[in-house]
Amino acid sequence: MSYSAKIGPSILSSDLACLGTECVRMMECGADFLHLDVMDGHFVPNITFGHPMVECLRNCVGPGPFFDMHMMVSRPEQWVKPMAAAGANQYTFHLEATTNAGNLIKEIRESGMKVGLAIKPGTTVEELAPWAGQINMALVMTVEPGFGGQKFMEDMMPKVSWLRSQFPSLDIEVDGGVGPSTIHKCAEAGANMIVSGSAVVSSDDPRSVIAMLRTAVSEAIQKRSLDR
Ligand SMILES: O=C(CO)[C@@H](O)[C@H](O)COP(=O)(O)O
Ligand SMILES: [Fe+2]
Repeated sequence: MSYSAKIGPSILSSDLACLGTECVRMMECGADFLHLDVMDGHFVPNITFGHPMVECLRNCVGPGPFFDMHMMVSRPEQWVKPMAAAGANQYTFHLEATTNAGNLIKEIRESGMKVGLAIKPGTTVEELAPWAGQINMALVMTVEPGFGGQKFMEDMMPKVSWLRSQFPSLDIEVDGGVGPSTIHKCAEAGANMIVSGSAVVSSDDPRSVIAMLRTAVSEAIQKRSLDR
């Protein structure tokens, strides 16, 4: 087993006028990575920001923090090079948004970024499986993408369990409604990269929430390795 627990706050729920300081604050509170939600108003019914903002955030936080780009956009091919140039580390596109996932995976890799592949709640995990050997991370959405603060969809957990059983070393991310009350379901199913927006960002004590989420996932990983 070569994966570990990693907690990445989604800054979508923070004060958008203060994104730079919010990113710094999250890293100081123990975040392992930063999850940056890009929405184009077309793939999802909401708009956030694009690569110019990512470049500013990179300048603000310095070279260290890992930027996990969640690209909720209709033409993910269009933003690979701009995002790489802006300082993104991982480019996570939606399987539903492309007709040529193989080529896109190649382009992302050639641009020097890691590859993430996301599926919406209505997409089966079997559709993702053919690409699993070529990607760094699979993202199982636990809400319909588009907005922070939605209710966690527990019925997505069989997708996570199946992926973990088939791909024991793959980074598996969950995103949407994940926090202290839902983390155990995610951890038991086998998720190791945890995106948490409102539960972390809106907390009075983000450091404790991040630590709690990491402990839950680390304990599940340890249990899984003892059970093998
Ligand atoms: O991608 C998305 C929503 O589309 C997420 O990253 C959310 O922004 C996470 O926020 P919470 O559901 O944890 O509040
Ligand atoms: Fe996201």
